[in-house]
Amino acid sequence: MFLGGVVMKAILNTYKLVRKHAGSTYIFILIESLITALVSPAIIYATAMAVDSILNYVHGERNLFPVILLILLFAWGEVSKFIRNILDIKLEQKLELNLNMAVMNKLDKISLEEIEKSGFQDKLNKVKDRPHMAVIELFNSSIAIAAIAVKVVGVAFVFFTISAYLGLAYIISAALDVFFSFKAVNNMNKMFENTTHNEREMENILRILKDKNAIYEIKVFQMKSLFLKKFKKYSEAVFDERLKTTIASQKYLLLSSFINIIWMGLAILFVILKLMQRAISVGSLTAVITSASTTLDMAEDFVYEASSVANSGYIAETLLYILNYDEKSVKEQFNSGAKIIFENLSFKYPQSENIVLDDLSLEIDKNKVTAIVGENGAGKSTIIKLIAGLYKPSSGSVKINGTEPYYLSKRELADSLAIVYQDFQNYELSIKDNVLLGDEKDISSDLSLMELDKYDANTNLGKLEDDGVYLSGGESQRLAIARAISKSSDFLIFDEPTASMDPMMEAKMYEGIIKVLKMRGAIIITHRLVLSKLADEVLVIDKGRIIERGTHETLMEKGGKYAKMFTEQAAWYKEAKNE
Ligand SMILES: Nc1ncnc2c1ncn2[C@@H]1O[C@H](COP(=O)(O)OP(=O)(O)OP(=O)(O)O)[C@@H](O)[C@H]1O
Repeated sequence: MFLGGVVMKAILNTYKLVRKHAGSTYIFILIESLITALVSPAIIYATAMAVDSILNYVHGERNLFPVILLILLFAWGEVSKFIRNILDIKLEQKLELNLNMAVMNKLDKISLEEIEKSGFQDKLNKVKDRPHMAVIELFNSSIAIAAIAVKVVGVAFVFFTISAYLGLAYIISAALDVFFSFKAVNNMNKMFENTTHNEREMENILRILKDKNAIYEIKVFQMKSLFLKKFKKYSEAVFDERLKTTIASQKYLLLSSFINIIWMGLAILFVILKLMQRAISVGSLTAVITSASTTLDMAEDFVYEASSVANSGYIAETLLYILNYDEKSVKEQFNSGAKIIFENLSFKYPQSENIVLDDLSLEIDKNKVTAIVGENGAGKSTIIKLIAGLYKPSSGSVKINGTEPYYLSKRELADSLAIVYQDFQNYELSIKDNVLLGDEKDISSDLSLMELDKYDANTNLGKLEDDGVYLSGGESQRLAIARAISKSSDFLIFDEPTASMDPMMEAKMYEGIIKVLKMRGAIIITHRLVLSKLADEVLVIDKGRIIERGTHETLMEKGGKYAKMFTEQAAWYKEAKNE
């Protein structure tokens, strides 16, 4: 199909998007493009008239209006370039801001479960970090194609005024030109559709190779050659595909150029014969010869713009898919009272058959500290992800204060939970901004609680600023915890954020904040069982089930799995201390 349904749909939707976000600039660009498109055939027509008027001038007939018109038309060419440059900057400014914001807002609303699906990842990867560029490219290229169509009609009209045969031959050669160019472009389209998987793998490796944290491990474990080998494999696959498609496209482009050259030769021969019969004027001969190169340029422009439409069309379509993605509706009612309740909840990750949580029922009250312990892979972090509404349960339910977190608004969720994950982030902003994330209040008590008061709240992290500091691993964790504590949420949840602190430091840190935790309600995931002594209740998770629950003392008395794990850990620490 002409350009392909997907791309045509993308063009129409892109126009709507540009009209919405760029308003008057959009209208001005359309007007400027239309005038510029009409100027091309007008120049051919004016050239014929100007040459004849100059010849007539020599013979005494003094009418220089066609010459002045020709000069004005050429002048418009220069003025329009200037106007268009300004309009393009305005267009980019408006779309860059508005579209990036729209994408960020959308991603914020779509659940992690959806975003993690590989299809969605492919789409995100395709849009990359400059989504507005594809929209601008598609908008400009589709306008350019429309302008070429206007030019073709205009030029055909001029040729018809010289001779019907000439006009007809031009239309036929232009139609063949369009046909073969589209064949070429359709081949390119297929390539853009097919290479996403390999491209995604390439992007991933590049990301790893540039990741500040990965660089250390890559050096230590000499992993560079592994990644480069993989990169080479995917890169070869991508470029093989590109080369094959390009060669397949080129044969059509060659045919298209060949038709153009034949058309030019025949047209010039035709007008020379007509001139010899004195059936046309010298002006018409000049117009045909000058227009020959215009026709070739138009064919080249057309192929260029059409392949750019094909490329950006798929990216813009992907962007539109993301922007129009239906993020599940959010129920606004929210009951107060502070409890997290799991009822017969079972869970498998999307695209996985492994049952991670198995018929889990539990109740976590506010104003108490709950520790969740268990071996690696038992399902502890998954419990937190379900509380946070990042995934929907496969069956059963989890409710925070009576409502499934999946349906809570962002505001309600933030009021209910403050979570510090294992792989928490601190940002190259000031300490204050890292804690408050844009809010304004005094954080000195939070900083002193987390023993970070040796730093001024305005100290910048990282080296974006000359006075910036790097925090140690432990300080970084304490800063992430200060961020959670400074929020006035019902529950504080710690998914092992203190794993890189030494055990003494970790215990001291929790002892320092235990009062705050008890006042708020806290869930702590930990492998260091000594911490569970601080908790009001300990939940022992094994293979997605609660196998024991109670206080540290009751669990020790029971002599079950918890007691065994605790005794083993205690013995290990004792031995380590004695060595
Ligand atoms: N995004 C995911 N997709 C598929 N499976 C996952 C995903 N995240 C975790 N899993 C699997 O779910 C199981 C439970 O993982 P979870 O991270 O909840 O364990 P955990 O008890 O927190 O372990 P650890 O103590 O090692 O952090 C594991 O088998 C893990 O491989």
